[in-house]
Amino acid sequence: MPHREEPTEFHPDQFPPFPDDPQFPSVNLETISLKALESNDPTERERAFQAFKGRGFVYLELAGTDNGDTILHGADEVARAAEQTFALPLEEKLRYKPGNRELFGYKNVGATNADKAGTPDTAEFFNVSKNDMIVPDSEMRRAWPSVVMEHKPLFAKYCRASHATGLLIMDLLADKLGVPREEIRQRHRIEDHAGDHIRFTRGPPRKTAEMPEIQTPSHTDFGTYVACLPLPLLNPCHSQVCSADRQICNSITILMNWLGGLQVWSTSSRHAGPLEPDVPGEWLWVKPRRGCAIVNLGDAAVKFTNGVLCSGRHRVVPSPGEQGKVPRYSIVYFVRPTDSSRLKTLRGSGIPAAEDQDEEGVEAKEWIYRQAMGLGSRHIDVT
Ligand SMILES: O=C(O)CCC(=O)C(=O)O
Ligand SMILES: [Fe+2]
Repeated sequence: MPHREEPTEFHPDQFPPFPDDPQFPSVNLETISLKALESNDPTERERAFQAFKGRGFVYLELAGTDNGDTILHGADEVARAAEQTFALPLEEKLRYKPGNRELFGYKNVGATNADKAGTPDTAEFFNVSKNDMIVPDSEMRRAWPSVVMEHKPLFAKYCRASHATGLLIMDLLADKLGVPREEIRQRHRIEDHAGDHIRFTRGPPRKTAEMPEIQTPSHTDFGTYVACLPLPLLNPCHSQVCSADRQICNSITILMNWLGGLQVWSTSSRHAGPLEPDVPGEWLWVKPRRGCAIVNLGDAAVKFTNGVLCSGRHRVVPSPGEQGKVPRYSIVYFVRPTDSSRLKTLRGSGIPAAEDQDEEGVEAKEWIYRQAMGLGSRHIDVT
């Protein structure tokens, strides 16, 4: 059992509410019931499909299913473990910096650029690998702090529930697009090595009312490759990426947060790479909702579907109003294509033909790494 002190800053029951104030305009996301998806409810499946084609973000109501309950209750426990992890001395955390072309481990405050001017970000992350959490200790590929090891069963359970939930959603998207489910499932087998991880994030309290600081810069969730094709603009979300070095990679993201701070760009776009939005619009707040995860597609979903599905642009800023007085935690699970799977446009009746369908595709691991580098990471050893 953990033997560290009780958490002192993650106490969601005491967090102030999201301010009800027009100066914080929020986005209206569809709420999808996980229970209804698990029962194959046709209306709910269709609503989810439309939302993932449109903005690419939904609220997912979790209660009432085993996986949903695991995520809902597990996220609080994971956040308490995250607090203990971040409470370690910086020197110790820095021992877990990613290296050797890996993205797992600790990202310190200021390790990435928040904008083109090179302003440093203000959040710290710890990325805990799914594969290491679900295998016996002897098969783990990395060393982890003892606080992570103490919570390994919790993390393993959380990974399995999140991964299964992501695949359930990907099954419905495959059905709607006329893609055999196995095409997606074989690229996301839980036992196969992948960049999947639980990310703990801690953002510091807001410093001033106007504070322009950025905790996590504008991005789409990479993890699955976006082709470098001049794609037809079938969907406002979709755009072309024509350099082989600018691929994309993350399939689906399951996010739990308790305080405002997440913002989505009001206009759908999916240009990979630039830190700043490249279509006119504004940042809209995503209000956290008790009992719901925020689920969004990543760039791999765009790649697989030749732009039919949307990977929404988002960022994290300090929480608004009174909420900004406390540190902000979020717990994210990223479902990613397995390292050796090939990223290319899939064949399906709902997917427009693409030039890469007959090609072998890019290896997911390489694609994710390149994408992370493109985001301005300054901490990863490229060699
Ligand atoms: O902290 C959040 O609410 C979102 C985090 C996020 O977008 C990410 O880690 O990719
Ligand atoms: Fe994200």
